[in-house]
Amino acid sequence: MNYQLVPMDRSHLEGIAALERTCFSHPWSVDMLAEELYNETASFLVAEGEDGSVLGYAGLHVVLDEGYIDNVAVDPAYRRQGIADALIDTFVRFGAAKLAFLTLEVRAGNAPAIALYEKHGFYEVGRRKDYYDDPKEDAILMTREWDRA
Ligand SMILES: CC(=O)SCCNC(=O)CCNC(=O)[C@H](O)C(C)(C)COP(=O)(O)OP(=O)(O)OC[C@H]1O[C@@H](n2cnc3c(N)ncnc32)[C@H](O)[C@@H]1OP(=O)(O)O
Repeated sequence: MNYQLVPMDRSHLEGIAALERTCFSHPWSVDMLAEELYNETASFLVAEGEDGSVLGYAGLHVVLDEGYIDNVAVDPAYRRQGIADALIDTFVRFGAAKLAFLTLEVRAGNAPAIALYEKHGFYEVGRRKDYYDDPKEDAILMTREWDRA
């Protein structure tokens, strides 16, 4: 499986929206994703297959020295092949160079995603009770910090 990590552009929007519908109960729409193309705080990365298809993607928003990872998703047919590793590693390397910390929220029962984030140095700093619905579930707040002192 060959892929490259590229910045999200218009050609990816339908593919990402389809992936969102596959992965999440409240999927981002094409219009929501398109807004991010004009959002100066947003960096959305796509794992693009050789034919231009979307194999996975991840979105980061940066405000001052804080980065917030919004979305990470990989096509079920391409999971366990290191795509999420590559996406998160890119954000962590960016964070190491530019940020004080990265944060994200994840469903408390999402063991694969929690393992992914722990592998990249994130740890739990809090819990938001019943944060998600469909189905109702707590969010775990995770962070990854760099000492800028
Ligand atoms: C901030 C948020 O967006 S939270 C929501 C995260 N997204 C989702 O839950 C959407 C549905 N799930 C997915 O899209 C995928 O399963 C993801 C994004 C969680 C993982 O994507 P993949 O490309 O399969 O992960 P990848 O192959 O890069 O694995 C990296 C690490 O993640 C962890 N991991 C991934 N899948 C699993 C799994 N099924 N079980 C346990 N650990 C897992 C492991 O630590 C793995 O490292 P290892 O291979 O050395 O063991």
